[in-house]
Amino acid sequence: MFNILVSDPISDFGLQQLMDAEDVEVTKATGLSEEELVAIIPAYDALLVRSQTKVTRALLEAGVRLQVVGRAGVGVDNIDLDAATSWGIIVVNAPDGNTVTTCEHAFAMMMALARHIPQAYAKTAGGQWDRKAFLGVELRNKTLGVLGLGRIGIEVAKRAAAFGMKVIGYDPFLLEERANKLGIRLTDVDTIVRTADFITVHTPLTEETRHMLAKPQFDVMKRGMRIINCARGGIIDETALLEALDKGILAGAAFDVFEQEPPPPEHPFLNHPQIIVTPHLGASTLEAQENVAIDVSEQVIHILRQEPFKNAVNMPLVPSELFNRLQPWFALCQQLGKSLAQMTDGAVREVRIESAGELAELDTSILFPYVLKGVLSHHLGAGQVNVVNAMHLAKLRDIQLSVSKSMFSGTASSEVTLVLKTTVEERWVTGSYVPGVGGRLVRIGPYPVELLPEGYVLIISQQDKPGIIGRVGTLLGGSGINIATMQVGRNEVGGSAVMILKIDKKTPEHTMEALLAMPEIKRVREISFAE
Ligand SMILES: NC(=O)c1ccc[n+]([C@@H]2O[C@H](COP(=O)([O-])OP(=O)(O)OC[C@H]3O[C@@H](n4cnc5c(N)ncnc54)[C@H](O)[C@@H]3O)[C@@H](O)[C@H]2O)c1
Ligand SMILES: O=C(O)CC[C@@H](O)C(=O)O
Repeated sequence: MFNILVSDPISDFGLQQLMDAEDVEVTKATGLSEEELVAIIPAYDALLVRSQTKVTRALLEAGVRLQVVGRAGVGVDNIDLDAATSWGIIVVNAPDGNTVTTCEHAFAMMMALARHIPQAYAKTAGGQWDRKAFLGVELRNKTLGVLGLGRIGIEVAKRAAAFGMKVIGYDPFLLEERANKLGIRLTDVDTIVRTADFITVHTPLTEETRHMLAKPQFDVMKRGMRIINCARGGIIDETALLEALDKGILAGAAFDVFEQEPPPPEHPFLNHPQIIVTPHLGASTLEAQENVAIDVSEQVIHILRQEPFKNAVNMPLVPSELFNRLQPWFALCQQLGKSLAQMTDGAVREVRIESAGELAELDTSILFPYVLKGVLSHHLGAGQVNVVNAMHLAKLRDIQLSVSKSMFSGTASSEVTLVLKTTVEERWVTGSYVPGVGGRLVRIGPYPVELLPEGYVLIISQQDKPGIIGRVGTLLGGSGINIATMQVGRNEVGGSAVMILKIDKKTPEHTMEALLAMPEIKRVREISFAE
């Protein structure tokens, strides 16, 4: 049974699939302090949050069973990602579910700013009929500057075009061709602040975007500008913005997010006549809350059940087409890593993925977390390594990683060869994946095999001499070990030979010793594919 703690208000409709799952127990406990959360978290396998819960290092450290933190929304700035990664805890978010909702909020803010709607409402509701104080401006023919053209920024730009606005924008990752198709003219921040009538920000808060609009930008800003922030507090310097309003540079500002949330009651934005504020409502619609809760619940249940998942924030971002093509190889790569770790002596120094066939055309570095999970679990213990911290653990140990096409990359069938170099030797295994059949080992070193990665395999290196196979069979039979399959290979008659035996159970210590005591046998390794 998986225990899931939901520590922020998350849509019940979205959580339904978790509540219906037979292997899941959901506990809702919102509004707890960090101390209270730390006290209860050891009992949970997953934690689901929105933006209120601060998922701190102390909380993650106390979560001894925690496998995943799910964020019902986009921003993960309330989660200590470094701590989660080092504890091997996967962080997933729901990046798409609230895009349109947040875009619509930004647009509502822009329209409210243009027509002073909140101020006019307050005065009218207060009994004053004042039609002169609220002369607005049209959006039509105005220039909108969009800083950050990701999911939300692009939706805002599309709607602005429908309102007859000219859209200019800045995003280091948006290609000119795509921008042109969307009718957005890409330019730089300086041009935007000097020429736009409205600016809306839609970037994450990072070291680079913190105070992206600050005194130097306000000093050169077009007079009468209106500014909207429905992204993250801190992207716009609040003090510099107030100064710009006082100097008459700005005509108004609309903020959904603040450097400190909630802002203290004396915060100057809260009763400023030219500033519209909302309490971080960007994602607050019925639809968005259901969407993000459904998305994040799906991810969390996949992770707990060890099924493939997307949207991990503390793992490399994999485009979904690439993910779908590589996904069948994940389990096999882990098993290849596991088998090689058991075959080699010495400390791991280098891991290389060589690919052949169609696989060689893909970015196979995505397979490293799975390969490394297999390799490092053998050395560090299964519970210590997962696909989130495997790369981090490899880096800490200075293990070199590389990918290449194998010599046989022109072959029709896809194969992956994993090469492990340690301080004392280098060995390799090759696996192949057949749709409908699954993954299997097709070569151990130079020797062809046909092995499903399950149960136990004995690899015996010996001198090629008559009678050895029979003596090994007798010895194993005497220990009650059934041989399911046997494959043999040799480099030359009378030279080095290898016996690869699929056996039904683990070989007892005394049988291993008896095998090694045979003078022709040079090395015996047992590979266990069991967890
Ligand atoms: N108010 C709310 O309730 C609410 C709801 C959802 C999202 N958000 C916030 O909105 C923001 C945007 O969300 P999204 O889903 O569009 O994210 P996204 O990742 O799709 O887009 C962010 C874009 O910002 C760009 N960017 C990064 N650094 C930049 C820089 N220095 N200059 C210009 N562009 C830069 C990125 O290239 C990316 O295209 C995030 O901060 C998110 O947390 C707020
Ligand atoms: O949970 C919320 O309502 C805030 C969501 C929003 O800020 C986000 O980043 O997705």
